[in-house]
Amino acid sequence: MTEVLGRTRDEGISGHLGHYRARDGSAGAPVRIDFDGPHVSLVVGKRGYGKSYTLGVLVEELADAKGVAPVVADPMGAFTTFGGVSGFEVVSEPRVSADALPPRAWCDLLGLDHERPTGSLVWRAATESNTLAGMNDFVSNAEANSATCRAARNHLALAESWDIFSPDGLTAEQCVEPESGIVLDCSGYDESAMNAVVRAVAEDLYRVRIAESVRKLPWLVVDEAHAFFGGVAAPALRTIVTRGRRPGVSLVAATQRPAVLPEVAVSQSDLLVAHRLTSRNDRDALANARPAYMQGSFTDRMPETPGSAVVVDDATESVHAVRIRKRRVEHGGGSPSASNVCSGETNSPVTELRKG
Ligand SMILES: Nc1ncnc2c1ncn2[C@@H]1O[C@H](COP(=O)(O)OP(=O)(O)OP(=O)(O)O)[C@@H](O)[C@H]1O
Repeated sequence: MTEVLGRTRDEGISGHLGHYRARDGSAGAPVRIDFDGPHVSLVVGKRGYGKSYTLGVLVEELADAKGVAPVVADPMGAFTTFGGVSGFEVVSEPRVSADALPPRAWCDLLGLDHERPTGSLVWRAATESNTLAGMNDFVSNAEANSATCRAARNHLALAESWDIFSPDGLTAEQCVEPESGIVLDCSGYDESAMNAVVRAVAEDLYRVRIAESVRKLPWLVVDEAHAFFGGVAAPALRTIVTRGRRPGVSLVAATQRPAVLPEVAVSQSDLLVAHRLTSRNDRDALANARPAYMQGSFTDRMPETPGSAVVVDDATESVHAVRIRKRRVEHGGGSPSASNVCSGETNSPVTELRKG
């Protein structure tokens, strides 16, 4: 019998995650996960054990599900392979509108204290203007000490150098428009710039669902989530984690370092897919946030091979050993190996499968 993890009602839309894994490693019944209601899911595991691969499986399934819109924040370019899939859009170097960031976020983004003159000037510029050019004009014409104006202009020049702000930047409506989903390829950006993009998109997805101006339920999928929960994107991600359920905004976050995520991100996730984790800090972070399920069970059932996972489901208050299914879309996140480079081969799993 197929079980649907995360489900709180009898029927609805779901995606195929894999199969139950018996203690001898053999495959059991199929496992699906619920996409009908909003969820906060966490995918964790040490490097190389399948986090990005599993995220890709979830994105493939979300793409096939009706009524939902996967929006993938891709910091490593691991999801650009979805560009070849019909109904998918890959936006390389996505841009956002300057006024998609609240004034406070501008100070945080530029490392400014909003109570100091330069931060306060940038804050006012962001309040009064809705473009970066407008903010620059505001600062240039401000009645402030010239050193303060100069410092503010220098900080805004840094933001300009990222080339991510544009008056016709991506909106949440555009993010949910493609038939199957959208990938925001931020691999060319530094950490501040990708944080600004994710902050703007996450805030806007939440806003449009509160305003009920889009019908599809967005699923924001964030790889390397520790980089975003530790940056300017954090307040918007926290909002989805703590308040996304009512407007129907879901989050899937993947990280190899659950110990550095805010506790709320771990404790509020209702579906945890844990690949192999060997750092005690990371295992403790999960166990402390979910003592009821994790004590003993995770270490006892520690996955050993890439693609194996322990799935903790809040809806059924249960823990399962699962083998994640194979990808249909080529996985773009595998590491190259020197031996394959020498033989001219790739080690993409899809290529390997085709050959096999
Ligand atoms: N479910 C699976 N089925 C088959 N192979 C898998 C599966 N999951 C992972 N793999 C293999 O393991 C490799 C590493 O997976 P992946 O790139 O997702 O690791 P990761 O944990 O995201 O690592 P990183 O932190 O470096 O991004 C993949 O390239 C693939 O070959």
